[in-house]
Amino acid sequence: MRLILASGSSGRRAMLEAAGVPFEAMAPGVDEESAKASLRAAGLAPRDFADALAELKALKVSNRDPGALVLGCDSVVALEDGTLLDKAESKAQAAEHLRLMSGKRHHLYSAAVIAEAGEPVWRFVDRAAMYVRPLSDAFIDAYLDREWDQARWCVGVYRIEGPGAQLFSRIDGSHFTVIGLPLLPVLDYLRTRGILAS
Ligand SMILES: Nc1nc2c(ncn2[C@@H]2O[C@H](COP(=O)(O)OP(=O)(O)OP(=O)(O)O)[C@@H](O)[C@H]2O)c(=O)[nH]1
Repeated sequence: MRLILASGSSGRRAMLEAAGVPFEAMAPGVDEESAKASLRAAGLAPRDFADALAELKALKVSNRDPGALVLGCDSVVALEDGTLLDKAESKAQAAEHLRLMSGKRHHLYSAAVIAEAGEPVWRFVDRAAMYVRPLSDAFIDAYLDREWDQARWCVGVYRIEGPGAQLFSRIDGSHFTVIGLPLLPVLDYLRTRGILAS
């Protein structure tokens, strides 16, 4: 049985590769922006928002390749007031996101859905609590000067495995979930399907 990662995320690819998972990566080719707009309009909770997007990506590729297992993922940042942050569109918006998160806790949800023959067969959503230390404007400017080219592809404007670690006083949850997928539950399921040895 083949496994396809329906994602263009370098962080997700790197995690599966490092874990020794045999897979092919394929861009999901979904119009995330319009999907996000309708999901926001529906007022979905962050967990359900991420789950719905992960399923959309998994089903899109599974319908193209029904004989494979297809893993779709999505990560969202939810502030305490319920605001969902997407990837920043500019350095200025990235600075705004960091100011919004400064000195507060937010949650990063990462959802995974596995589809087969055009149907979801497994799903898991995990959450990490992210405690951002108070960030000065000078720190934010210096951080973005150094990190913007990399962090622009990351929701929350940080790579936790990189200089993003400097933003936090505490993290409660899985490092894998922060990077972009609930890796250990995914590996559990892959063992039940013979993709990985038990
Ligand atoms: N390397 C890394 N990536 C992160 C981190 N936090 C969030 N991300 C990335 O932020 C992105 C969240 O955007 P998504 O819309 O879920 O995924 P994407 O990058 O658009 O890729 P698709 O799966 O093709 O939609 C993902 O690529 C995550 O891997 C982190 O700490 N490290």
